[in-house]
Amino acid sequence: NYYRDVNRLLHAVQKNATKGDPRSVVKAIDNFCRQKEWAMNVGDEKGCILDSVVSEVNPVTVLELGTYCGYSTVRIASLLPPRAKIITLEFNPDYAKIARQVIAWAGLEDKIQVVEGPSGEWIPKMKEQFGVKTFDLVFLDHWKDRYLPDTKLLEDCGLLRKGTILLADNVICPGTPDYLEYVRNSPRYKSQYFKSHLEYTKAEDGLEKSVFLG
Ligand SMILES: O=C(NC/C=C/[C@H]1OC[C@H](O)[C@@H]1O)c1cc([N+](=O)[O-])cc(O)c1O
Ligand SMILES: [Mg+2]
Repeated sequence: NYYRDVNRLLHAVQKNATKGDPRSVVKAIDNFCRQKEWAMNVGDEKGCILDSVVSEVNPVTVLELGTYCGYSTVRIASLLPPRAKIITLEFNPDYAKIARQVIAWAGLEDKIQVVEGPSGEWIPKMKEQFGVKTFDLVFLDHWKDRYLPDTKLLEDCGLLRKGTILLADNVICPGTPDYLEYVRNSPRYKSQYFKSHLEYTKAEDGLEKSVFLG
C-alpha cells in the first residue's frame, strides 16, 4: 500500500543521505523516485524553480500546504535565513510521521513545524496558535481542490500581506483550474507561470507564482 512505499522512501534517505545534510536528503529522495518508485514530491526540476523563488523572497515565515514526505519542506528550509520558520500542514498522519523523520534526518527540526490536520481548520488558528502575523511565502502542494478555498481563507484571515508570494505546484498536472483562473484574473494578484514537467516524468506541469497586491 501507499504507506509501505513512503516507508521505503524514508529508508532510502536513512541509507543514502548524510545525517544533518539537507541537500543530500533531497538528492537521495530524487534518486529513489527516479530509479525505484515514483512519488509525488515536487522533484528536482520544479525543485530548482522552487529554490530560485525561495532565494529571491528570502522569507522569514513560510506556510506549506501538503507536507507529504517532507521533500519540499527540507528543500525550502535548507535555503532559509537562521531565524526563519516553516509551518507545514499535513492531513494524513502516516505521511506526517514519515515527514518528521525525514526532517529530523536533515537536521532541520528547529526550522520546521509539522502540523497534522485539515488545512481548512488550521489556517484560521495560525495567529492564535503559532503567533503568525502574515506569511512571506505560501507553497501550495496539497489536495488540488483545496488550493482556491484555502487561498480565500488565507485572505479572509488576514494572513497575506502586500507582497506575499503564493507558489502553487501542479497547476497543469493534476491541475488546479479554478485556482489558476482566480489568481490570473483577480486584480488582487500578479501571476506568472513557470513551465516545467511533472516530477520524474516528461509530462507537462508547472508552478504558478502569484504576488498578493493587498
Ligand atoms: O495529489 C497530489 N498532492 C496532494 C496530496 C494529497 C495527499 O497527500 C497529502 C494529503 O494529506 C493527501 O493525503 C499530487 C499528485 C500528483 N500526481 O501526479 O498525481 C503530483 C503532485 O505533485 C501532487 O502534489
Ligand atoms: Mg505536487
